[in-house]
Amino acid sequence: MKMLVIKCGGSTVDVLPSSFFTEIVKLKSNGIHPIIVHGGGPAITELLHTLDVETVFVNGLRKTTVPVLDVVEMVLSGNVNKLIVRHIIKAGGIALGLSGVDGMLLKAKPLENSEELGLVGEIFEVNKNLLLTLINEGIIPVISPVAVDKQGQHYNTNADLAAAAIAKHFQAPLCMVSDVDGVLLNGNVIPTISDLEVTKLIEEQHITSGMIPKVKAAISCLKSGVEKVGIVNGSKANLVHKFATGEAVAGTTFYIEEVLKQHV
Ligand SMILES: Nc1ncnc2c1ncn2[C@@H]1O[C@H](COP(=O)(O)OP(=O)(O)O)[C@@H](O)[C@H]1O
Ligand SMILES: CC(=O)N[C@@H](CCC(=O)OP(=O)(O)O)C(=O)O
Repeated sequence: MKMLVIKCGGSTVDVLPSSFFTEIVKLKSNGIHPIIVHGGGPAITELLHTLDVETVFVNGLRKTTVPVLDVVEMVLSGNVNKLIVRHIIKAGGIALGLSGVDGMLLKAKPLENSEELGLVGEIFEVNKNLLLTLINEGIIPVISPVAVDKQGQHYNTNADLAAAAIAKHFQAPLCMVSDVDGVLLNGNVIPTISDLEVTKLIEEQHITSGMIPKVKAAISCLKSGVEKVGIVNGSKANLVHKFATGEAVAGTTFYIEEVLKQHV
């Protein structure tokens, strides 16, 4: 079964054109089954600001206290999730919104060595059967990245890393849709970038903030055997469709240089 994990960044969900959702519905009817994972960072930060709660990010991940987690869940699993579901319905598809908590879709444990981040989780298991059941019913799953453990504790997870966990579990390509054309260096898109270049650009602080979890997610997918990972701009037409069908795409795609080196 052909699948495509599409990560919709919070930077772009509010401004995605209706053609974006039509593209997704078209993919499904052409036998490429989309699984949508979405973020919502800016909307969370906005509500926290309204509530007078401080926002702290460490390497692109939000410090998540108990009250912050409540807001994260409210915004992601409520507003943003249902917004995307409604857009897909409007485009003629059947979407079902769920968070990683529902059906224990995303099982998590606390992120290692990150006490300072609080209730941020790392996903170690994906309920594949639940997703397959939905997909086989003609449904497009729309997933909010709040995860859970067996004790019912919930965790905030970065949406890029949640999308990567799902892509790894299905060995499906991952297309990350953002508000930029890809990984930029001095304002220009880097069309293809390796794991080694990514490390260097993070060290040199050319890759910062929200781009850090994105590139880390991309590299970890490739290292786990996922064949294709890319970043495209959501406001530009047809890029997700082109990515899915293997056509040349304006954006950034990733590769592993370490492996190539081993074979030289
Ligand atoms: N080298 C880089 N190339 C592109 N964007 C970068 C880079 N370094 C940092 N960024 C920032 O990362 C942002 C994308 O991450 P983020 O805002 O978390 O997006 P999303 O909501 O799509 O996940 C860009 O808008 C940009 O401000
Ligand atoms: C742990 C962590 O940082 N979680 C993210 C979840 C949302 C997200 O990832 O949204 P974007 O895709 O818009 O960045 C957060 O709280 O902002």
